[in-house]
Amino acid sequence: LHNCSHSVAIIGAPFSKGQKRRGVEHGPQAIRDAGLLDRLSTMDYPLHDYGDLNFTHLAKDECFMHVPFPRTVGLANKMLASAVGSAVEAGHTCITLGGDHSLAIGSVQGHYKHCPDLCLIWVDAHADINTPLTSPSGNLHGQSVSFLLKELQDKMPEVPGFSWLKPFLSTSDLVYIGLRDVDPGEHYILKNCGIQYFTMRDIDRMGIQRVTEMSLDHLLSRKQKPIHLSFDIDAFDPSLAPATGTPVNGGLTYREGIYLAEEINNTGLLSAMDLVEVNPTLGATREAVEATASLAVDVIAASLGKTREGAHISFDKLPSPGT
Ligand SMILES: N[C@@H](CSCCS(N)(=O)=O)C(=O)O
Ligand SMILES: [Mn+2]
Ligand SMILES: [Mn+2]
Repeated sequence: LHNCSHSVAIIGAPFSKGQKRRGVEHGPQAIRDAGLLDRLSTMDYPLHDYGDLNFTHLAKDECFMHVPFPRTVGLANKMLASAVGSAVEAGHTCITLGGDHSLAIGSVQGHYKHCPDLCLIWVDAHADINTPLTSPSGNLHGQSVSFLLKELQDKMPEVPGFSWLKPFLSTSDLVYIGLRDVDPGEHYILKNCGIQYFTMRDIDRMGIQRVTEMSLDHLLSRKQKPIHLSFDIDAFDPSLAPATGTPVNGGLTYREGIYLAEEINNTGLLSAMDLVEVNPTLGATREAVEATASLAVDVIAASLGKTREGAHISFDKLPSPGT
């Protein structure tokens, strides 16, 4: 059953323990302050704002190897999975506002529970596919995808806090767009698992239209599947999205990012989306923070059907003149 309904749920996931910098937990509020709800309400959707989840920070949560806060991250994702699952089950297209990218573990799993044939589009400067054994930082926001993939399970240790999660995604149902900062361990996994990915070099060579077309063809040509779009704001060039934790030069232009979102909307298959890594404390100026948060609103709106050409309702629905 495709959950590509036209009602939208918003879930705030003020979460930061997948990495070490403070402030990304204020991402959801920054995106709301940039006018998300007003923008979406002009799009004639029934909107269900679930508010922000209240995550528990576990006092006793020793590192696992060099991985900080494993139990806190695991519990937060278990909670988020439940919230996303409820929203999807209620028939909404579910938008999760981050928060760091470790929250995609819960968001994708919650979506999968009700859409077991989902496919995943990961738009990011980074692959976020380190395992605890390959991660240079230990940060779980750089390991999210490795917790989801069935083919990686013999490479994954049992991480405390994640016993609730059984890996469910096939590598063939995953595509990356925007990669430009991939660790050696991640590169080995991408190649060894035959994962389809398009780097910024691919976009330079083929252009965003061809990359988008090849990505959607790779995922959907055999079977139309609900799409989970996990969009890291750092996929954009840092000149457009400076308020984020791991900026990398040479990112998506505004037009490339919006075009990609428009094409994903045009499939009619978008079923859930994450917009993550907006960190309002990292912008050098208020304008930098607002530009980053406003860009997040634009990407979400474009993913949900806002077009650059505009739209109109059929004239017979307009109030007759003089009423
Ligand atoms: N690859 C690095 C950086 S991961 C950056 C995570 S994110 N969510 O893309 O900002 C690591 O694993 O620590
Ligand atoms: Mn990421
Ligand atoms: Mn990233």
